[in-house]
Amino acid sequence: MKELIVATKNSGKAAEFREMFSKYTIEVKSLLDFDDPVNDIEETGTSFEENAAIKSEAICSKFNVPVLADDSGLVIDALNGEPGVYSARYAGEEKDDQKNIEKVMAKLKDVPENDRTARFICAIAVSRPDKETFIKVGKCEGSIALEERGNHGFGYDPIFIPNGSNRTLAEHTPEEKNSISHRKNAILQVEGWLKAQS
Ligand SMILES: O=c1nc[nH]c2c1ncn2[C@H]1C[C@H](O)[C@@H](COP(=O)(O)OP(=O)(O)OP(=O)(O)O)O1
Ligand SMILES: [Mg+2]
Repeated sequence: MKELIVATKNSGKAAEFREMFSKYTIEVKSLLDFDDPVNDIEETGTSFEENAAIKSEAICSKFNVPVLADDSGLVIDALNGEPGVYSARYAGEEKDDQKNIEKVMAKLKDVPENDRTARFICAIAVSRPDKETFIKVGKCEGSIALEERGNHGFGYDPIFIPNGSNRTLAEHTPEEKNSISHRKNAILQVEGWLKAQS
């Protein structure tokens, strides 16, 4: 079974990739699986695509093997696209999911249901030694719930309702989320490359 480094320190993302890649017989190794801690990579880009490439290229140069990176976040129309590329550190550098949710909910306090449209975006970058990085973007359209609900998933899942559902993503099983998510939609676009790896 081929091993693929996924350049993330987010355990929620790593679990989703592991599950989605099981059908390709690719074993996922995230940055949380190394004995020597890998330094944090500064996300200095202004877009999800740029940040994904910064992460995949940094880890590919370090280990000289194929690397996939994910930069993702929540884009809320009523907040002019916030938190966007700042999703992880919206309420501070400590990257606290609960504080981030509370900040969003406070800002949307007076925004009615119909105006709470939002989407999750996921940019996946793949870097290989001596080859150009390629990047694909996936989306999941939905809206921000009036209150937080559910225990599954991670990040902003308890406040995001995907279109066509009345449950938050945190009220979806991991299998359900992985069939409709922005991450899945991005992964589908790199499927050809993944199949060739397995
Ligand atoms: O499916 C998702 N369900 C809920 N929330 C999500 C999802 N996908 C991204 N998000 C949120 C979490 C975090 O606040 C930000 C990602 O930030 P992002 O920099 O890409 O990831 P991160 O810093 O957590 O880990 P890393 O950079 O090591 O991959 O968007
Ligand atoms: Mg990050």
